[in-house]
Amino acid sequence: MSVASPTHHVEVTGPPGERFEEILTPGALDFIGRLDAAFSARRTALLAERRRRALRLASGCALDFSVATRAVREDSGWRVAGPAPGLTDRRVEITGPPQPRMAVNALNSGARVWMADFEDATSPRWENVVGGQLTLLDAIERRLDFTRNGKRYRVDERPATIMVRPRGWHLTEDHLLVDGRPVAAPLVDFGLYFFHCARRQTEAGSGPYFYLPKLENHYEARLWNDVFVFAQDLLGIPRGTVRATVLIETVTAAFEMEEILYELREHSAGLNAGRWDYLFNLIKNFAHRPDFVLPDRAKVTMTAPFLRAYTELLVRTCHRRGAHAIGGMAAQIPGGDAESHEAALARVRLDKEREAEDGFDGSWVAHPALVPVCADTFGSVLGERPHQIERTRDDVEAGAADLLAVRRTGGAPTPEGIRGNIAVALRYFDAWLRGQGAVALYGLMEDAATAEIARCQIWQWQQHGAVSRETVLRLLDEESAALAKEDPSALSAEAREIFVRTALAGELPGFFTVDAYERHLVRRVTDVAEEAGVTEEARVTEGAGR
Ligand SMILES: CC(=O)SCCNC(=O)CCNC(=O)[C@H](O)C(C)(C)COP(=O)(O)OP(=O)(O)OC[C@H]1O[C@@H](n2cnc3c(N)ncnc32)[C@H](O)[C@@H]1OP(=O)(O)O
Ligand SMILES: O=CC(=O)O
Ligand SMILES: [Mg+2]
Repeated sequence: MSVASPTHHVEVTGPPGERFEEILTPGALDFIGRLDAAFSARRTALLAERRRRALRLASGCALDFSVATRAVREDSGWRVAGPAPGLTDRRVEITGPPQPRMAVNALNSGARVWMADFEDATSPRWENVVGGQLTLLDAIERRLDFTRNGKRYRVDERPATIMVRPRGWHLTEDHLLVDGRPVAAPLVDFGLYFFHCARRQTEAGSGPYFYLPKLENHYEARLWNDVFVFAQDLLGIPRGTVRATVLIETVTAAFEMEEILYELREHSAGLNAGRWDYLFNLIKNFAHRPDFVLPDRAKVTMTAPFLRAYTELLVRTCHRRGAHAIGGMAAQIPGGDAESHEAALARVRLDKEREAEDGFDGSWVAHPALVPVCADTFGSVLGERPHQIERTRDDVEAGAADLLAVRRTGGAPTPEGIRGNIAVALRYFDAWLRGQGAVALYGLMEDAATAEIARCQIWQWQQHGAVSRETVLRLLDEESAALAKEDPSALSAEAREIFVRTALAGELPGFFTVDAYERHLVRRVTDVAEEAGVTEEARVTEGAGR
């Protein structure tokens, strides 16, 4: 399918699927084309700036709060917009990929918000991208009503408020081309949802609400703000209707929280402490520095001083500006025998207690069985209040040195930690290749962010002599063999390839998702032709004739 307008040509190259035409309508494709025409050049420039900044950090430049934006930080006269309908009380938010069963379970879970995730929890296969949009549309239209394995799935009368997390600026959607170029994935995820659901959501007393992942600076927040203004104007929706919570999950963004809120102030719905990507980003940015070598993943907890500085500064910044501060994801998930189930609940409770006491207004959970834990914990601090924004945390003093005090988190990686990272990354890559973006592994929720930590730590440890390449390769072979034995349908060879390319390369690749998407998930012209029974020879001949 393709849509031509005077300014652009939009083409869908992804395979067709059931009801995809309800999402990929000519109007929606034209809308994506307009977003692309307005913003793709700025995105490209900002990605180039990301690379320059990363090089500066790698070459030893200091990271600090910017002098250029001091006025924004020191001006106590501005605040973000007040909470939008459905976003006042956010004491518990559940996250997950937008699949029909998960959607119903999340919407009915008792959480105040469902964060429908196209980022860390979704493998960006084309069917997940379009299928996810169908799920959202069906949820909003109250059409999710089906029975599976004898269980009835139907959205309750008072479901959670929906917030959608589009993919980050680093990703492209290669199954949607504008003038022959892949479109920025965030514009696709945002654009399709906004086009189909913004008005419906507003008329239903909610709104088009978003979570914005992996921002690295306030210029990227400004880009999002401009996207919102453009999209609202184009569809005749009042400015300020869109609301967005920005995940502070890169170390450079932690130095620009005030500036990010300021850029989005008309559309802001606060900040979230995206702890797993934050750790990944910290490892990635300082991968060459011996004083930034972290111990086993399991030993890096949110009580580490450098992580505490980041979360407390987030609360202080948000509350000073009248914004919600939302906590992060505890990775433990319920299940297994009674003892491990209770242990997981206890770990999550401790995490949420600390967040609530530190001043967060709510937090994330990964599983419906964790909703009561989080709701009770925040409930006992909030009582009847919907949030604790009035608690300004003026006592917090977190400077650059505190945010970067990684060396206080000592300890060398252990053999279990090294094997654990390899086992998790490999199994996660296999799941991701097969279309599942979040999985339960060894009692923990693993997604793109946690898998990034696993493969980056292996790179970092190898770089700093904590483990040899030979040992990693031997363990990788053992784990690949174990995976193939556990599950003969696993794509262990492809998963192993991704691991070798992203954890053992000479230079550390920025995101495994960029590399693996391009090599493994994109449906190429050759695949389409082969499925249609067109031979390579015929395809080349046909192409040459045009
Ligand atoms: C770093 C970050 O970005 S964190 C945010 C991104 N990550 C996520 O959102 C992960 C969210 N969590 C999940 O995807 C899942 O909980 C997993 C994959 C970890 C585990 O899922 P499962 O193996 O299905 O767990 P389990 O078997 O215990 O599920 C029991 C029931 O709960 C449902 N369930 C589990 N997690 C969720 C969820 N997050 N939302 C809604 N329903 C859920 C399952 O669908 C299942 O119900 P069903 O039988 O009706 O389908
Ligand atoms: O997106 C959340 C994170 O922790 O990463
Ligand atoms: Mg993240």
